[in-house]
Amino acid sequence: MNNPKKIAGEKAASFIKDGMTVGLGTGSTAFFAIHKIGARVKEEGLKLKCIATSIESENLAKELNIPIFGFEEIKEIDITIDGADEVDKNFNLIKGGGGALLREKIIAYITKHYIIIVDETKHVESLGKFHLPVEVVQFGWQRTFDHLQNLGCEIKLREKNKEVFITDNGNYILDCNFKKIENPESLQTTIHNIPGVVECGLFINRTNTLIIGKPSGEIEVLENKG
Ligand SMILES: O=C[C@H](O)[C@H](O)[C@H](O)COP(=O)(O)O
Repeated sequence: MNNPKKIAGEKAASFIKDGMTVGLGTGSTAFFAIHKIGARVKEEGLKLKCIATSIESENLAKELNIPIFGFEEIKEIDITIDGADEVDKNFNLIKGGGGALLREKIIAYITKHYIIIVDETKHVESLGKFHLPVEVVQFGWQRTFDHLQNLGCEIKLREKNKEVFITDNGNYILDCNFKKIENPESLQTTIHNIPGVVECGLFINRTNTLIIGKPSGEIEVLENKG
């Protein structure tokens, strides 16, 4: 049995070329891509400029001697490799299962080639089985919760180790269970209009390449031509 996350992550790392600016994703699938990038930096002497989507990924990259830069130096990114919680047939995503959605989205929006790596269980017909993470400011979060609930979802304030989960940006996450999201684009606009919302985990029209790892060892690479 192959590890689908590992083979997808390693395949994605093969898209990176010497001299590129690279966005490093967050999560258990991006972990394998970052490790492979670290190995390529070490073995092939690749010269890269990398930026991370979370403190966790930045720390991992530093351990692997991957050069990390800030936004003072990086205006545009050649390739970002990141995981996702769900990907629909139109390449739209739910992200933020690990709470990194805001930094991930900032990085996705300055990326020329956005590569998403998943195992096949995450490739779905339509989004919504996975709860949609919404990052909200702490002030008045209960009222932001009410506005979101009025959209027809069940919500949980995210916790970790029995404490309220705090993002890298000092905010809370409300996990919104919509069951099925009919129109991700209009839902994103609606959520963005709610006061207190910082960002939501819908990534619309961003993915260029989707890499799906399977336990058989097969890797499917789908290009978004839309
Ligand atoms: O906040 C976390 C990110 O959006 C992750 O990329 C996403 O949750 C997928 O994570 P994993 O690869 O661990 O399933």
